[in-house]
Amino acid sequence: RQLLIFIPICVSVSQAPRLPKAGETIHGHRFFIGFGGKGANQCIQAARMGAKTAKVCKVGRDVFWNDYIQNFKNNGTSTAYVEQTENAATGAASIIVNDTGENAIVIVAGANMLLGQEELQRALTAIVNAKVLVCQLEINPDTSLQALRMARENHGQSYHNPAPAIADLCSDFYKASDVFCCNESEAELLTGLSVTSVEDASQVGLELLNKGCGSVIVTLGPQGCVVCQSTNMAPKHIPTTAVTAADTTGAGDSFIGALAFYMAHYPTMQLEEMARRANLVAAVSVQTVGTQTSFPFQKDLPTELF
Ligand SMILES: Nc1ncnc2c1ncn2[C@@H]1O[C@H](COP(=O)(O)OP(=O)(O)OP(=O)(O)O)[C@@H](O)[C@H]1O
Repeated sequence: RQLLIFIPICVSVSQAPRLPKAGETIHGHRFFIGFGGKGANQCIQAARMGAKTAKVCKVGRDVFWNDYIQNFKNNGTSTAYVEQTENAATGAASIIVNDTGENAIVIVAGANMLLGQEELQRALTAIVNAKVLVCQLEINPDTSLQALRMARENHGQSYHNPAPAIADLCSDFYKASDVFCCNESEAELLTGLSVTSVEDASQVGLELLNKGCGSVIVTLGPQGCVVCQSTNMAPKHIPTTAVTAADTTGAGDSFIGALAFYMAHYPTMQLEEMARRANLVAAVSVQTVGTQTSFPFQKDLPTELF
């Protein structure tokens, strides 16, 4: 029941009264380092729910990698397919957040961009034996596409999260994954249609089915998500429970990690039911501040979700 997911990014956050201007030095009031990348977050949410997970990725030989790998181990994720390189730094996101919550972010993909065909071949056994493979776009898209194809050829379930969104996504991505899961802004960029309502999400879901997807999930924040399947062209809105959100950062990753867990553990469950449960897991995550720190463990969730 393995999930293989890519992308390590070390996240450094500086909180300051305001964002500095070019050339300016200012004092901030808090600094911390976290671990992210969409794939890493999704992997950790799935692991916390009880999935056996492994990560295929590349990190630099620098001050970050040891803590980064330890974080995976602490969350019960296999690091057997994490490779190191001397030729680039571990992927990093430097974030400055001001007192009104605005931010400025620089992401340096670094070693992530050196993950390619050779590394996939070295992880071949794991990729082809995985029940579920989850890919995103924070590495070279060709590498993600290749991994999706490897899973497809070996009858594994795969799903793709086209994030961060790119407008000219290779059309092969739509056909290469069993489930294509995106948020409103990603759906907009991919289809050119604006998404502000459940009806809009249903429309873009159908549009993505037309592009070749087998199943599409469009997440809609507090409105839950819309599920569209080529086997039943009627889009289905799956609402979620109303909660008081403290921080929605990473809600999409919590949703996708939970969905991957359900795909691996309950292969006969209807996709709509998996999405309903993933909504409820993500709703727990938004009630606590932070990204990975807000992701619930199985013990924190109602037993009906298992
Ligand atoms: N305010 C909220 N209340 C309840 N559930 C929420 C809320 N915000 C998000 N969710 C849950 O999280 C899922 C993903 O949220 P969203 O569509 O905002 O993803 P996202 O934009 O990719 O998130 P992010 O980029 O912040 O990680 C939703 O489908 C829903 O289940």
